[in-house]
Amino acid sequence: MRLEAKSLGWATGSRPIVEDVSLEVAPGETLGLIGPNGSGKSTLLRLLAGLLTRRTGTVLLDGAPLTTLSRRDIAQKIAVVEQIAETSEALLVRDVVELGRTPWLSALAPFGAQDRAIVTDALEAVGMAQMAGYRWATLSGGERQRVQIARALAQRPRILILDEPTNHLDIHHQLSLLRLVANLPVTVVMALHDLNQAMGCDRLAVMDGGRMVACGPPDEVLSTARLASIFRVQATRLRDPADNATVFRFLCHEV
Ligand SMILES: Nc1ncnc2c1ncn2[C@@H]1O[C@H](COP(=O)(O)OP(=O)(O)OP(=O)(O)O)[C@@H](O)[C@H]1O
Repeated sequence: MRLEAKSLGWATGSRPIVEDVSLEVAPGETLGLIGPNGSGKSTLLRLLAGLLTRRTGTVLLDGAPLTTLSRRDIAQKIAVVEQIAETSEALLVRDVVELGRTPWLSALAPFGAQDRAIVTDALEAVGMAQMAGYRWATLSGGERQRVQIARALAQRPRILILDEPTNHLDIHHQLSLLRLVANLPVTVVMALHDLNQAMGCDRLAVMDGGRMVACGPPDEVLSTARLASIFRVQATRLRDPADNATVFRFLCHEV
């Protein structure tokens, strides 16, 4: 599904947080959103998902304005994993993932065998099937993150919006999550802080001070000049002899 933003903006009082952002994400594409702390990434993701009402501009799903769709329509199309997930502490892991099926249920289509199978698949995809019966309240930060990803997968969305999905995850689970996401047949927009991991996205959009200052292929966007001006680091490009991939080493000379 194609996701478009046109001149999107949001402000708190008179302080602009996201200003005049236009972008287009093609069906099946993975767009990485990068930028320094406080540059507006989470706010932009919330605007794209319709969780925050934009001050200016439009969000379009396959050409249809988000504002013309019901909450249920949107939830059947877009799944979101935010940085901080609010979930009732009393729930079991499986219950949390079952919440992902909510947009698809109705009086005529109650939770059934197919929903159960989708939930089991989602738990397996993130390696949490063994912990399905655990209480959410007892999980570690990384386990909670994987359960929230499973909840989003169980939603069977066409667009996946992820805010720092590798947060809290150990390196194995970071890489397996990024591979899982890359192989999903859905459109993905995700905020990432690890710029080496961001290199695996199809394209990168760079936020700075609420504005999108660059968007394009990772190799072009992550120039050493931009890494110096936006991220305030000195970057050295290295080549991994195993597959010729670009790897960055970063140095920071200021506080
Ligand atoms: N509801 C709000 N009210 C007031 N200020 C807000 C609100 N939401 C965001 N901001 C401010 O907007 C700026 C951008 O926040 P946002 O969370 O979008 O940045 P970010 O790029 O995701 O940051 P990080 O990398 O630290 O997660 C921050 O300065 C933040 O304090």
